[in-house]
Formats: sequence, C-alpha cells, structure tokens
Amino acid sequence: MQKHRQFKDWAVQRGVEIHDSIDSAKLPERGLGLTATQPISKDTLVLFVPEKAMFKLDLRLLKKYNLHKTSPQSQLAFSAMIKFSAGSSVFHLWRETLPKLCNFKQCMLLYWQCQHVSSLQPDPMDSSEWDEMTPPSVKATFKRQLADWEKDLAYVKPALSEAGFSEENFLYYWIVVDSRSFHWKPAKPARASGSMVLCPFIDYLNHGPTGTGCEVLQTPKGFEVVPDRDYAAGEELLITYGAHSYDKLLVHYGFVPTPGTPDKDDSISIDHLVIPALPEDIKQRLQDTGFLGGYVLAPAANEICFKTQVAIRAILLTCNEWEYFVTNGEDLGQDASADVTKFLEELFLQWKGEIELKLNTTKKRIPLLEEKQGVLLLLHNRWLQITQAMTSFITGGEDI
Ligand SMILES: C[S@@+](CC[C@H](N)C(=O)[O-])C[C@H]1O[C@@H](n2cnc3c(N)ncnc32)[C@H](O)[C@@H]1O
Repeated sequence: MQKHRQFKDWAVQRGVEIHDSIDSAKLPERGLGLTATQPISKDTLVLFVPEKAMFKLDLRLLKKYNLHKTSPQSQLAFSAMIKFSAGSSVFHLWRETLPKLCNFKQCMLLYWQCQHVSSLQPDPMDSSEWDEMTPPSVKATFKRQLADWEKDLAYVKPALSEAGFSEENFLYYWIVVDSRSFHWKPAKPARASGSMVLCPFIDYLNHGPTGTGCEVLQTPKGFEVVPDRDYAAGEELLITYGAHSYDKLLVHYGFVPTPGTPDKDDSISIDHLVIPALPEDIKQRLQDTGFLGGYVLAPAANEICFKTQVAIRAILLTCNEWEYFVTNGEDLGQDASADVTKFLEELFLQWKGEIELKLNTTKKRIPLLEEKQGVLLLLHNRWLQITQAMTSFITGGEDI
C-alpha cells in the first residue's frame, strides 16, 4: 500500500481534505475502496475534493490535435492519456493507483469485443460464441457503449498516430473515464456548462444501490463526501454511481452485484421475448402510441413494467378495453392481470429452459477460457440473476 500512501500525500498537497477516519483499502472482489478506520458519525465531512484538484480536459491540447469537437468522454480520455503518460508527469502517483489494463481485461466486455483495436491479440472466441454467452439485455447496453467507442475511436485515430499512442492506450483511458469520472458544473460563470472530470481519492469509492451510500455533494468549491449514516470501524463507505441496472454496471463498470441480492435499481429487459410474440397489427398500434419496446421485469419488486402490461393487454383485450387501460391504468371490466401474468409465464418458462442449457455449457467452458474467465463469470452471474428473477415471477416469489 506504499503507493497509496504516497498518492494520499500528493492528493493532500493538491488541496484534497481527507478525514482521519477514512483510508483506502484493498477489498475482496472489488479492487480498492474507502473504509472507516474508526467509527464515523452520520453527516461528518469525510472527504473534500476542491475544483483545483480535479483533472479536466485540456482544451489547448485538444485544439492542437483537432479534437475539440469529439465527445466529452473522448476529450477527457485523450487529455488524460497524454498528461498521465508523460515520463515526468505530475500525475504519475495518481496513475499508479488506477487499475491496470490487465484488470480491465478481467472485467470489461468492451476490451474483448472491440475488434478495431489493432494492437490487441486476435480473440480466439468468435463473435457467435460471445453472442451466445451474452444475455440480450446486456447486449443492448453493450451495443450502445460499443457504438460510442467506435465513433470516438474513428475521430481520434489520426491524432493517436500523430501523438505516438496506440488504440489500446486510448481504450485504456476511455475505460478509466467511463468507469471513474464525475460530472462537475462550475459555479461561475452562472451559465457555465458542466464537464466530465477525474477526481483524485474520491475515485476510490465503490458503488452501492441508490439510497444506500454516502452523499456526494457538489458545492461551489468542490465535491464533499458525507456519510449517510453512522459507520463502524472497518466498514466500507459506498456512494451510488446512479440508479443503474445490473446490465449497465456490468458493461460500464465491469461488475455485477452477487446473484441472489436484487435491488430496486435493477431491471431486466424482456423486449426480445415480448416483441416477437406481438402480432404485426398490434406492433403497429403500440408503435403509433409510443408503447413498442422498453419492456422490463423489475426483480426486487417482482413486477413487470406498465409498458409490458399495456403490450400484453393489446393482445388479450378489445381495442376499447385496451384504450381504457392505457388511459386509466386499470381494467374496464374484470382485472386482466392474471391473464397477463399467465401469458408471460409461458414465454419465461420457455426461455428459462434455453438459459439453463446454456448455463450448463458455459459452466464447463469458463475454466478453459483463461484470461476471459472474469468477464464470462460476470455474464454467467447475470444469467443466473435473470433466471432467478423469472423463477420468482413465475412462482410469485415463493422459490426465492
Ligand atoms: C470509481 S472506481 C472505484 C475504485 C476501484 N474499486 C479501484 O480499485 O480503483 C469504479 C470501479 O470499482 C469497481 N466497483 C465499484 N463498485 C463495486 C461493487 N459494488 N462491487 C464490485 N466492484 C465495484 C468496479 O471495477 C468499477 O469499475
């Protein structure tokens, strides 16, 4: 932990205020985090990161490389790559505390599936195998991330060779920014727009579901971290990165909470089951009324969303009954909820059977896949969460 002590001193010199009651620590299954070194009372200011200690994009540098119009994430990643990598960089102590590329290899789907990174080893697992092992809801989230990465890379490519960096170097900082940046809005001028920034020390904080972590407050001078409750010595302090589904945590942050612990932020997309079950005329009606797609199962509540209720009722009810439900959120005649549930149960049961076969195959395959084991285990755990959520829905929560 020597490098972390040095980094802490460096951060303090740059104006970061760290209360004696917290420190960084190595934690099982989650790299580093911040823990209480002694009891902490709710509302104690445990950490303050002033604006001057934040790492922001470097406009001069971006102009030099003609990158002032690329995405904010790309701009910050490029600036960090140049500034953190210089041999004599003032940021070298901070850089030393960041995960290594090999850590990202173990948990980031993007690392394995961005075929464009020319310096990467060819992936012996072909795309149909990845496709088979990735849950549809993860795929949808990943597709958006991949599209952003490809767009950013295409824009930055000429600058990379001009600056003497590889696509892999850029990918590393792109993931760093994706998984550990904050959004900062300066107090002045009044209409200043916000930007993505990296923040020393506060970036050690791991994620917990909404409402279960310390508050990160933006003040005119910087970010403050304030515990949401009393903490005992040894407890980890968490913040929430947002009300993210586990698919988003998997894709953008490289982890999924342990199976068996659904929280209310999670939702599972069931578009790939519901949409193909809709007759064409009903699909068109749902499209025209803004109800086509976006169907989810919420594992913590063991419920399907309103849009799914609407879509299945479009199959089961008359147009008049359906319109009444859409407008009023309740059925005109007899409550159709049980029929909706039954309709979905059949879809879920069929899919569950397919997933169980898949899980048996991947379980045998994972130990053979060496470097990719970490990512595949995450996908495996996500599949388990999906089957648990469906079982729970089918049995009304009695099996779980
Ligand atoms: C802002 S960093 C937090 C510090 C990080 N643990 C480290 O070692 O540098 C975000 C990363 O921490 C990890 N992480 C955050 N919350 C986690 C959690 N609840 N469980 C497991 N890993 C978590 C993920 O790898 C994520 O990409």
